[in-house]
This record gives sequence, structure tokens and C-alpha cells, in this order.
Amino acid sequence: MAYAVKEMFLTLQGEGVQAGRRAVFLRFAGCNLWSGREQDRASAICRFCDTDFVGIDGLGGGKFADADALAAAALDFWGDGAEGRYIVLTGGEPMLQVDDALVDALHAGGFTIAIESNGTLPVHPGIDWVCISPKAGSDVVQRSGHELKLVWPQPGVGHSLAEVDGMAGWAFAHHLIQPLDDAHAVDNARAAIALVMDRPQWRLTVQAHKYLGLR
Ligand SMILES: C[S@@+](CC[C@H](N)C(=O)[O-])C[C@H]1O[C@@H](n2cnc3c(N)ncnc32)[C@H](O)[C@@H]1O
Ligand SMILES: Nc1nc2[nH]cc(C(=O)O)c2c(=O)[nH]1
Ligand code: SF4
Ligand SMILES: [Mg+2]
Repeated sequence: MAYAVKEMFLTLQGEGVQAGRRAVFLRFAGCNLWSGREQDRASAICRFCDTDFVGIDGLGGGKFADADALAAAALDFWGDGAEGRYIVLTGGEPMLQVDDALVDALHAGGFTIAIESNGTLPVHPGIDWVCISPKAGSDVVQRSGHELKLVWPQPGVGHSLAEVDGMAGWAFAHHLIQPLDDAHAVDNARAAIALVMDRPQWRLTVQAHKYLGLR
């Protein structure tokens, strides 16, 4: 299968339990919850996305003919050294494109594979670190994994507190709250902190890369 990749880059994971870890980010083009066009944002299921995932024109992006070609490009971004190779599959929605061939090729390249997914598609069982970030109004089918990372608050109707308490029972090792980054970031952080103070099953995570000048 061919893969449509928006961009690829080497950075530190900025979010979640693996924050601070050196990682190649592989950002796939396209998402099933928003077209990525600004004129569609207000009518999309997911309306707060902070990412451009349209097209294949980013740095390190392109159309990759097969899994070996994509894994080879990821290894180039990692550079020298076989120690601690870590790749984060993101997007857009990576599960629209991730398949057996890619998982096998990345493992053959020595990568530990992490994914950032909205959970509306089952995550590939070969992935080593599963982060699911539910979006209000979507049907989350992937309710197990390593970390559940809920953006809070979500604009519009959002999740009810009853839904949040329900998610605390989903089979994840870690339950995380990530403040929504928009024009009201300070208020959002306050709301996220208040939620965690009331519900100690949840922990706060922040998008550290945005404070550190990392991609
Ligand atoms: C751009 S998404 C791509 C992966 C996948 N589509 C998803 O939503 O999980 C990567 C992560 O950024 C989070 N995110 C997107 N926009 C955000 C925002 N404005 N503030 C905080 N987190 C955001 C998502 O919830 C997700 O955890
Ligand atoms: N540094 C860094 N960490 C991240 N963690 C999740 C990200 C994403 O967009 O999926 C992201 C990102 O875009 N940059
Ligand atoms: S599901 Fe993820 S990639 Fe898609 S629009 Fe929402 S945050 Fe962005
Ligand atoms: Mg991001």
C-alpha cells in the first residue's frame, strides 16, 4: 500500500506519560473527524484541532510507495544509534493508513511504535504504546490501551461529567487530562486543573513542546 504523509520530524514527545522522549513523528495526511479545511471547521465533529494535516507538502512529507520506503525514511530522521528508537504515528488520523506491512517494517527497523489516535477505528494490535484522545460526538471503539488523553474542556456541547467518569473506567493504564489550546488557554488550564482536583483518577498533562519551542 502507498502512504500519504503530511510531514516527518525528529523531536521530543511533548505530551502524555512518554513526554520528554526522543521520537520521530510521522504525521499522516487526512482525518475522519475534520476535512482540515478552515471553512469546514465549524461543522466538523472535531473542531479544535491544532494541526495542519492536509496534503503531503510538509518537511519530510510525500507519497511513500510502500512500507519499506516509509520505514527507511523514518530511520533517516532518527539518525545514528540503534538505542531507544521510538516513533509516534500521528496525523490526522493514523489508523486510516497504518497496516500490518508498516508495523512490521518499523519493528524490523528497531522502532518501538507509539500512536496518537482519536479511537474511532480499532488500533493495530502490534502497536507498542496506544494513546487515545476521545472527541465529543464521536463513537470511540478503541477503549483500551496505555493512555487515554482527554482534551478539556472541548468546545460546543463537549463531554458531560458523567461521560468523563465513565471514561475513567475504560481499560487504560493512565487517564490524562490535556488543557484545550485555543484563545482561552488560561481559562482552559484552570478548568482542567479543577477537574483533576475533583477527580484524582485523572492526571494533568500539558503540551510541553509548545512551551519549549519544539515542534
Ligand atoms: C492532532 S491529533 C492527531 C491524532 C489523532 N487524530 C487524535 O486526535 O488523537 C494529536 C493530539 O493533539 C490533541 N489536540 C489537538 N488539538 C488540540 C488542542 N487545540 N489543544 C490540545 N490538544 C489538542 C489531540 O486530542 C490528540 O491527542
Ligand atoms: N513534540 C510534539 N509532541 C506531540 N505529541 C503529540 C503530538 C501530535 O501532534 O500528535 C505532538 C507534536 O506535534 N509535537
Ligand atoms: S481527530 Fe485529531 S487530527 Fe482529526 S481533527 Fe481532531 S485532533 Fe485533529
Ligand atoms: Mg501536535
